[in-house]
Amino acid sequence: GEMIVLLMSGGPGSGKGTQCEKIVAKYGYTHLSSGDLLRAEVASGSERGKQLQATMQKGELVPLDTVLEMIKEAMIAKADVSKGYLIDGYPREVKQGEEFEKKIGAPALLLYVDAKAETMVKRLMKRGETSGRADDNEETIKKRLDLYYKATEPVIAYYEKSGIVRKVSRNTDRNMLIQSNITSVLSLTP
Ligand SMILES: Nc1nc2c(ncn2[C@@H]2O[C@H](COP(=O)(O)OP(=O)(O)OP(=O)(O)O)[C@@H](O)[C@H]2O)c(=O)[nH]1
Ligand SMILES: O=c1ccn([C@@H]2O[C@H](COP(=O)(O)OP(=O)(O)O)[C@@H](O)[C@H]2O)c(=O)[nH]1
Ligand SMILES: [Mg+2]
Repeated sequence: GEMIVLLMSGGPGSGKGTQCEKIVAKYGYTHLSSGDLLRAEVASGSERGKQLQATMQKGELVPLDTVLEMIKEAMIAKADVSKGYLIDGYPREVKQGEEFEKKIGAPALLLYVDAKAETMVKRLMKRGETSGRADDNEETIKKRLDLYYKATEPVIAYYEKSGIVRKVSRNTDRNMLIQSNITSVLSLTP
């Protein structure tokens, strides 16, 4: 049947990756972080990687077609072994969501992690001490936060319209909430 696609959204340093690890451990979905795919391309030293590095260093969005193509390729590469996909960090703006639906398909749920700005900044500054990420520095973190509020938060409102948004918030038992979310997805599929 149709392959389940879950989207994980949230600000920079909100804990998207951390929550995805929990969901993968519990449900075995294929975790595809667009940020990680981009960083792998940068690490490959390719010409395309050099362009991406320049954009990511500034905390700006890379070209839609590039990141969507990379996600699609990664999904196809895992299609025969995947139980469903958990796409982490994409879409970053509504247009990207529309393109995803056209080129790949409609997501079953959008999970999002809500965290305060100062919590995200504090975490990323701390992570920056060991992550080696070119974008974990005060100036770029600020840019990423601004971009999140301006371009990515509207993505949540966009999916609210189809009633598929589930918030992973701090004050509820995260695993229980995720469990209820995932079981609701499973009950959705035939
Ligand atoms: N104290 C605390 N730290 C957390 C929590 N979730 C994530 N972190 C830490 O916060 C930092 C950011 O977490 P990530 O899961 O990398 O966040 P992310 O949203 O994937 O970050 P980006 O990929 O930069 O968007 C990491 O150092 C995590 O260890 C949490 O619930 N509590
Ligand atoms: O779909 C995506 C995902 C990531 N990025 C770029 O990759 C960086 C790291 O993304 P990630 O999700 O790892 O971190 P976040 O931006 O959420 O802190 C972002 O700041 C953007 O510059 C992008 O342009 N489009
Ligand atoms: Mg991440």
